[in-house]
Amino acid sequence: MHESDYGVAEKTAIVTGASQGIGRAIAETLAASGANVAICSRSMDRIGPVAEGINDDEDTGEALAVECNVREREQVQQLIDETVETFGDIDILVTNAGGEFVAPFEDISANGWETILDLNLTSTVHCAQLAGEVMREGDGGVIITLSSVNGQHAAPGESHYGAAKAAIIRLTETLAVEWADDGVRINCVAPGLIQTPGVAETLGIDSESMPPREKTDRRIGHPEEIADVVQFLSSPAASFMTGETVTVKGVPRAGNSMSQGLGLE
Ligand SMILES: CCCCCCCCCCC/C=C/C(=O)SCCNC(=O)CCNC(=O)[C@H](O)C(C)(C)COP(=O)(O)OP(=O)(O)OC[C@H]1O[C@@H](n2cnc3c(N)ncnc32)[C@H](O)[C@@H]1OP(=O)(O)O
Ligand SMILES: NC(=O)C1=CN([C@@H]2O[C@H](COP(=O)(O)OP(=O)(O)OC[C@H]3O[C@@H](n4cnc5c(N)ncnc54)[C@H](OP(=O)(O)O)[C@@H]3O)[C@@H](O)[C@H]2O)C=CC1
Repeated sequence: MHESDYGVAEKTAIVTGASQGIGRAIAETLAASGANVAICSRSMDRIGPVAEGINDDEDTGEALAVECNVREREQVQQLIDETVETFGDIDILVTNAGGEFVAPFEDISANGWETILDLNLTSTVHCAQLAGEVMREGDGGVIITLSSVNGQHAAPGESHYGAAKAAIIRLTETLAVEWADDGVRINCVAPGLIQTPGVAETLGIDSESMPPREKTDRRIGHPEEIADVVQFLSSPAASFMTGETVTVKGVPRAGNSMSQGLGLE
């Protein structure tokens, strides 16, 4: 009888952008399944308490908090080095840190464009190259990148973010082919609208009062619903999956994008 293996116990995972929202849920979910997690954000004041919460629970893996701006390659290298020094290896990398502002294409300055491409795409490149080096020299590993439904379908106000998130999908597919013989599996998760502090900030509302359902036309997702998919992709149960993008968006709506209701369509 086949027994499914969704386990990540005693694996070492890096999760970027884990001080809140989806990244935090991913880190806590993997740790609850026994993985040791190296988690980062730009501020130790914000990431430290998340690690403390995990370390206070005797039944989870351990957490290491690292202050790291993923836009800075040297800081990503430090994150990788500290992770290997503390836990000995890297088995799982989740490139979650990302963000955006919503603006019509003609209002995005050169610096605004570069900011969003750097934060989402180039940061993913830094993390995948530097953690990938450790994985490829060792026993391989699993990488999970974060795209968005806005990387799959056009949405007004999302030209910069959509371009970056679309590129992440193609990067994922390419690395799956290039690194297959090194034992590295890489898949991508494309969330629909998920209730996080970052989305609330993007929409200019407080994080408890997300847009009403009649505006979004469907239920808004929870960070844990993304974390569960990441846990599956990280586990041996997904051993025959690589180069895929898993969309996690609940009930689809016409156009499948997320900018309806912002007055930009
Ligand atoms: C009604 C319901 C329908 C649902 C609709 C949903 C639509 C929302 C999309 C949801 C998809 C979710 C995607 C996410 O990733 S959300 C989670 C991520 N979190 C965030 O994005 C947090 C909010 N954003 C920010 O904190 C910042 O904007 C950001 C991190 C993205 C950049 O900050 P940073 O400090 O690095 O950059 P600067 O402020 O220095 O700005 C750099 C340049 O960018 C220009 N800029 C910034 N904001 C705007 C803007 N709103 N419009 C135009 N340009 C902007 C800024 O001027 C700088 O350029 P210049 O130097 O040339 O001025
Ligand atoms: N929420 C949604 O509806 C959707 C989200 N996504 C994607 O999911 C991911 C997470 O989104 P969400 O949880 O909503 O985001 P939040 O804005 O709520 O959280 C973002 C996290 O990333 C960290 N972060 C931001 N910039 C950097 C940086 N330069 N270096 C290191 N850490 C950074 C923040 O920490 P700190 O501020 O402490 O540095 C925070 O922990 C993003 O890639 C986003 O694009 C995709 C589709 C939909």
